Amino acid sequence: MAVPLASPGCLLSDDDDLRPSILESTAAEPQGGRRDLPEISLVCPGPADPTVVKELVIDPEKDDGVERVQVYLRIRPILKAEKEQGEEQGCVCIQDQQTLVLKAPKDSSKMRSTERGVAQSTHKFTFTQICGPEMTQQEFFECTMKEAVQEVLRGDNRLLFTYGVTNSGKTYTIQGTGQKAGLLPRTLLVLFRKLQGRLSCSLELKPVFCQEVRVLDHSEARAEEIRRDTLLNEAEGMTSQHSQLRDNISICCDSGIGGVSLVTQLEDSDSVCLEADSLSSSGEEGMPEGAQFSVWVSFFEIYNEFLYDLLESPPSLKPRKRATLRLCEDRHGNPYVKDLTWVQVCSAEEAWKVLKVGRRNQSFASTHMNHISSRSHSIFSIRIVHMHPDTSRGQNAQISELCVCDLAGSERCRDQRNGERIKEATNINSSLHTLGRCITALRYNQANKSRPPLVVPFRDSKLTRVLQGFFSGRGRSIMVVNINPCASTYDETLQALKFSAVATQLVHIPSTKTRVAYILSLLNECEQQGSESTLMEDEDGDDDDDEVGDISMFACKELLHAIEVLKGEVLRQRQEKEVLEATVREQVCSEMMEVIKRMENDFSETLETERELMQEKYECKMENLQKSLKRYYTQEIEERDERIRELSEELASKKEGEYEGLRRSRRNTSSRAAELSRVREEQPGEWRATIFYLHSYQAQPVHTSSLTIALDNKLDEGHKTLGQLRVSLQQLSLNLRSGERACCTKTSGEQLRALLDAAEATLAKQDQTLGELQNSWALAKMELGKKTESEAGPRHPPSGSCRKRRCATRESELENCPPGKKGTLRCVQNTPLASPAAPLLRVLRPRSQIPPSYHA
Ligand SMILES: Nc1ncnc2c1ncn2[C@@H]1O[C@H](COP(=O)(O)OP(=O)(O)OP(=O)(O)O)[C@@H](O)[C@H]1O
Repeated sequence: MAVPLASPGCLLSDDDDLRPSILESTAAEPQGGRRDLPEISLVCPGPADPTVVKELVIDPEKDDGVERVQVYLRIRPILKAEKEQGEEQGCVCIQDQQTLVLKAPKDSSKMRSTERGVAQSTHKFTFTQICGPEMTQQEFFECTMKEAVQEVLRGDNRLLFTYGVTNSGKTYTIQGTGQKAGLLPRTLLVLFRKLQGRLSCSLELKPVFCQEVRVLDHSEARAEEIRRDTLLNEAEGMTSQHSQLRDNISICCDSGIGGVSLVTQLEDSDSVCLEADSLSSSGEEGMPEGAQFSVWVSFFEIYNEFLYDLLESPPSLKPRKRATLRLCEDRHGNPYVKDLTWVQVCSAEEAWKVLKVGRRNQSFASTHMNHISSRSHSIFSIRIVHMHPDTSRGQNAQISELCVCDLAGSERCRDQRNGERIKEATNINSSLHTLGRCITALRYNQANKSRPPLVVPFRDSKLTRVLQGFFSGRGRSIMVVNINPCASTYDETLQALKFSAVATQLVHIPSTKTRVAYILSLLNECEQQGSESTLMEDEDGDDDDDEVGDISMFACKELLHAIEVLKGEVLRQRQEKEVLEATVREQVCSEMMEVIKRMENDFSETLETERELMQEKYECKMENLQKSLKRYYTQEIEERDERIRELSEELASKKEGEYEGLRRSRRNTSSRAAELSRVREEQPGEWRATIFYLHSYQAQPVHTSSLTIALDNKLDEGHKTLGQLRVSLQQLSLNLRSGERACCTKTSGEQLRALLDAAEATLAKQDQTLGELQNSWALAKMELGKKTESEAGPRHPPSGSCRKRRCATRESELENCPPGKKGTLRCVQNTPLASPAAPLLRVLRPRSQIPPSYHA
């Protein structure tokens, strides 16, 4: 399946532009959405203004004490053919030595997105240094590699890799062309010039691993010598054979490099003249006194995710299928290419010849972008063995390495028409994509030290696996970003620059150990033997599992011992873990206890506050209740007093009326006596009947005077009862107060309710007594009325009609009374005092029904 053009920022696509407020491009973090690169300033214009610059500014000076990866930008000139095709110019502007501004050309997809309002038309990037089209190869070498060569001679490891879109000038930068030698030939020349007089050409120590040499015996040294001669001879004969390839580069050196004549004319017509000033500097700073050096080179490529040795025997002498190489880890955990050809070279010329042989085997093809396009990532390594004066059989030998990597250019798969080219493009893009992911993950880990680190996907591609050591502390790296200023490749160029923006953020980190290295260090720690380990090379090489390190380099005995040591280590770590776990548990428990205690205190404080608040609230309520009760009962007492006063007045007036009646009856008596004597004389029968009635009436026991006295007594009694009532009310008020106090202290509404119930009962009883009193009073009043009435009438027996009328009235009265309550009870029922003692009940009803004043 075709993979689109690599977006080296790994998770970036044009979709990112759909979120204009988010920093696009390589600033993206690898796990969706985490975009926190504080060093990158962002100007985020509104979608309406596409001309505003989106900035990716990295301050290379501000490195916070750590050394950042150096990223150089090289802009190649527009070629003659491109000018003729009318390539639009002006989309790449160098603002200053470090800042580049990219403006989207008319036909780019960026500009189309900008017009839709979902992307920016202008981008700004900052680099360690920007090298414009006018910069010469010599100037570029001095700016990028000169210092690195010196550091490699001092014993450091360096990686230089070029990155960019296809046809952007990567190979031109590394190797050069025609008269313009690239970084590699210049490096070789400078290197050998600096090693002048210190170079050992003995084939005794061969660098087999990244940091270890192998001591060659005589026969091995002889085999190495033959291999080298074959290669060099092969290079000699290549000039005419492979003149159609563009690697017909010759090195033409002036005399006078450190007094040594190094003029090599490989091809008259197409020679490369290295400027003399690049070779004029001499220096041996940092190189140990008396040390000897031997230089070994290797050249391999990663083509379609397979590793191929470019220095293997000429294809004509070998079967057609090329052998692939395996990647392993050395005892220090650094990945290395197993069985790779390392050739000792004694001069820049020899090294160049080796390179030429390798280039002949390298995969090139013609694409629509570049008629000689690299279809693989090629890696040329120079290892320098430092042999100190006291070196014996490789004991103190040290290796430093300069690795020059010419990456294949990213390209659009859809532009390819050939199936093979599509496959190549897919693999190239995929490995560049992985490189982008690795750099982004490394950047994330460096920027977020407090967070759990991300797994850097070095193992996802061969390219990143090979370069892993340089990103894991084995050495420092220099990145050269090549861009082509043509408008037609604007979108791809932008992606490449976004990737480089993240790379610019990387810092060099100290070396980290891998599993094999860890096992080894354990072995060394335990045994403290310091003895040389026997290296066992697995010559079969059919095991494809290169993910686990090269276990075959350990002897079986060593491995068994390592297992024992590891078992012990596992046990020790488990014990340590248990102790740690117990401590952690204890700490957690004590912390939890503290937390619980704190919570308890907080709760009791809250409870106390709540209680006080409740107390205050209920005190307030009781006060209101007390006030409203007092008001209510005062009013009630006043009303009763008023009623009593009225009753007393009524009684007094009745008494007065009664005396008046008596007086009137006395007056009537004399007139009646006259009438009686007249009736006695005129109607003796009527007289006798009247006498009889009178006698029977006098025989009745009721006397007005005694009735009045009884009424007075009842009234006194009523007054007394009222007095008692008042006392009871006072008592009730006292009870209420004490109830209130009890309520405040014990917060018991039930007690208050009980007290109020008792008070209510007392009041009801007293109301009942009062009712009875009123009844008696009404009864007495009625009796008195009847008496008065009877006294006001004649004391003789009533006439038949009169008797009849009185009886009728009396009967009608009795008929209107309810059964069993005839006569006296009628008044009692009508009296308002006979109703239940409602006021108290009203007051003591549930709170919602209490008088409004209670709520106040
Ligand atoms: N700085 C420069 N000055 C002049 N010409 C250059 C420069 N850089 C590149 N060129 C020319 O541009 C063309 C493409 O360069 P080159 O082959 O190095 O690209 P590339 O990036 O290696 O491409 P690919 O990835 O496809 O291999 C060549 O013809 C080269 O001579």
